[in-house]
Amino acid sequence: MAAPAPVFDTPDPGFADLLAQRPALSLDPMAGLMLEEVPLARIAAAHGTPVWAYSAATLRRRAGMLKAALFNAGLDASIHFATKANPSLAVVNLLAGEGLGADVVSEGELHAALAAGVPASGIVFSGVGKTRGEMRRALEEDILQLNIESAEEAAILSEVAVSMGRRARCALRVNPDVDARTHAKITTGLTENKFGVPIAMAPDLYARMCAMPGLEPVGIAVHIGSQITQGVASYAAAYQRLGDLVRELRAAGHPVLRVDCGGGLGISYRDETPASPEALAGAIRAGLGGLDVRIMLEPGRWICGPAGVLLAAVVIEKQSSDRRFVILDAAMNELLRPAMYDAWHGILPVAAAAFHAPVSPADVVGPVCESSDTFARDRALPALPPESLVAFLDAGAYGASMSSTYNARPLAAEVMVDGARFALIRERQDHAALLRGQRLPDWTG
Ligand SMILES: Cc1ncc(COP(=O)(O)O)c(C=O)c1O
Ligand SMILES: N[C@@H](CCCC[NH3+])C(=O)O
Repeated sequence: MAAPAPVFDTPDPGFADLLAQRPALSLDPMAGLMLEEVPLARIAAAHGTPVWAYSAATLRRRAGMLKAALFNAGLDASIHFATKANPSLAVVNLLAGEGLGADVVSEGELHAALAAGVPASGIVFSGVGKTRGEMRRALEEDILQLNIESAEEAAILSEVAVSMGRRARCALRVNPDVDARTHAKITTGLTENKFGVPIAMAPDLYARMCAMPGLEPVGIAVHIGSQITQGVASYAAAYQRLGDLVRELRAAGHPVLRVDCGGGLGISYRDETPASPEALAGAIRAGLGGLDVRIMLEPGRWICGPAGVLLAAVVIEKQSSDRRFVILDAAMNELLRPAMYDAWHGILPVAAAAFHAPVSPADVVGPVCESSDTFARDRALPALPPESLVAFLDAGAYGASMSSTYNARPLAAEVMVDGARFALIRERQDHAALLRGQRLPDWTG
């Protein structure tokens, strides 16, 4: 039986509402849907579909808004873009140009952040399962800090650092047991989640870390979840607990120079009303202000989610007994979020005329052989003839970065738009690339 579609208690926003809330997008009566000053149809003509397109102005604007909110709250803070949200070199490079560092969770992301021009001194290495090889690489590069998630990991990092004649700057990630009130699959700050160490264990472990020969503990870290849209109460509770912990650690004579406040600030995909950067900064100041600690932030989605669209072409419309299916050339292997979290993404037609045409409910699906390859159910859409274009909104975070080549579908191209210009920032993968690296043993075939 098909999984039930998520039920919303409000009608879907219409095309005009979706457009009104996305300043990088506009409708030109001739050229159709535009990202900044570039018609999306031009990008599709130049680079084919499916294709991701990112607005440079949106990335700059949102990075600037976050910086200003922290500065205006009087916080001594640095922002480390969570590259898992979008590790594209051009995106990370642009954000590095705005003064952002990086939060990485694998050697691959570390490698990419360095290649994108982020200085090692601006890179934090998070993650619950860093290998010894990853620790070694982080120490060789002399990154800002590694965030430690367990007593076991602290012991291994100390051992690795000693073997290299080094001391590893590290922070202890605590799990504050706070409910971020987000989707169960992306909450991280409850004791049932695998992340961090329970806050009650932190004083003892921090003291032990201070005594380990290979470690230089510099602070504490927290990250309570992603796509947080229910105000800042969960953040505020977590930061209060962190503030108490800082005081307790210092009273015991331990240095605490930095508090990494994590990421997680949500965006409006449908009609969510997430807290503002100012409210987040206020929660940080309430919990940690006046402690003379350097604040770090690890936002991903909030910065790059609204900057991106996924552009796809209709392959065919299919009418079955009681359902209308719009089958696209994009699939769950490009945008996984609907299949994985029942996530809702706005879908706009690209042709100007389609904005005013009559609509009827359609299921928007991809060509992959999985029933979960469904982007939307009963979405009000105009007739979409083969080859007409549609744009998935807010696809700049956890879009391309979660893509796969399932069904031997090459990774899509990526483009960055800046005003009236645009540039290819990742070539579409070709079929030869899919086969590269594979070998036939002489005993098959
Ligand atoms: C440790 C850590 N920091 C930062 C982030 C970025 O989260 P978001 O993209 O929701 O801001 C994540 C992902 O949830 C994370 O696990
Ligand atoms: N990938 C998820 C969020 C997980 C965040 C990573 N810690 C999403 O698309 O919403």
